[in-house]
Amino acid sequence: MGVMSASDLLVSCEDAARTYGRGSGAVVAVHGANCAVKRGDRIAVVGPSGSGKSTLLHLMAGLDRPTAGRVSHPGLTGGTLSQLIGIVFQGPSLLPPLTAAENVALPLRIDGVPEEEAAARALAALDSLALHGLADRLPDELSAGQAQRVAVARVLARRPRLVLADEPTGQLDSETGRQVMTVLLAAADEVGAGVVVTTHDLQIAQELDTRWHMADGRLVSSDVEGDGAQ
Ligand SMILES: Nc1ncnc2c1ncn2[C@@H]1O[C@H](COP(=O)(O)OP(=O)(O)OP(=O)(O)O)[C@@H](O)[C@H]1O
Repeated sequence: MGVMSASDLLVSCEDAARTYGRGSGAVVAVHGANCAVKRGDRIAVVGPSGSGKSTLLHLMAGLDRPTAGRVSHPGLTGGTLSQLIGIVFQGPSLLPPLTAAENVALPLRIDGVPEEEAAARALAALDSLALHGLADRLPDELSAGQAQRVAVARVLARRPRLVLADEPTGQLDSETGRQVMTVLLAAADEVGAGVVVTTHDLQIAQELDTRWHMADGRLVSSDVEGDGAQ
C-alpha cells in the first residue's frame, strides 16, 4: 500500500483502559492497550472468555469510552463514527417484520439515501454476500448462517471504512461460520474496509492476516512483526 498517511489510520488506542465499577469491586476489563488498525488490515482478536476482547472492540467502535488513555479515529472523516464504522454482533439482529432486503435497506434510508438507490444497494450487498434469491425472505425463513450474512450485508451496504465484528460466528456451526467469514472478508475488500473480528474459533482467526492475543485484559502479543499491537 506504500507509505501510510494519517487517513489510513482508522483507529488508534493509546494506553486505552476500561475499568468497570469502583473501589475494591473494580474490574479492569482492558489495561492500557496500545494498538492501531489501518486501512486494509484484517485482524482477529483472540483470547479466553473474559480477557477483554469485546471491551476492546467496543472502545474501538466508540460504543464505550476509555476510563484512561485515548482512542482516536484520525482517518475516519467525512461522516459520523456510526456511519463510518460498521458493527456486526453475535446474535440475531434482524428486524423480524422486514424482509432481508428491507433490513439491509433500512439503515441506508435512515442515512437519507433515496428509496430506489437504497433498494438497489441493498440488493447489491445481498448479492455480494451470496444471498441472491433470499431478498424477499423474512428473518424467520432464513437459517442462522443466512441471517448472519444478511446482518453482514446490512453493515457493508453502508460502505463502512472499518468493520468491527464481535464473535460474528459465535452462534454458527464451524463450517457455516467459516463461510460467513469468507464472504465477510470478500465483501469488506470490495468496499476497502479494515476488519477486526473477535473470535474464540482459532480456525476463523487463521483466515485473518494478523492475530492479537488478549489475556486478563492485556493485549499480550501480535503474531505479525511490526504491526499495530505492542
Ligand atoms: N458491564 C460490565 N460490568 C462489569 N464488568 C464487566 C462488564 N462488561 C464486561 N465486564 C468484565 O470485563 C472483563 C472483560 O469482559 P469482555 O466481555 O470484554 O471479555 P471477552 O474476552 O469479550 O469475553 P467473551 O469471550 O466471554 O465474550 C470480564 O471480567 C467481564 O466480566
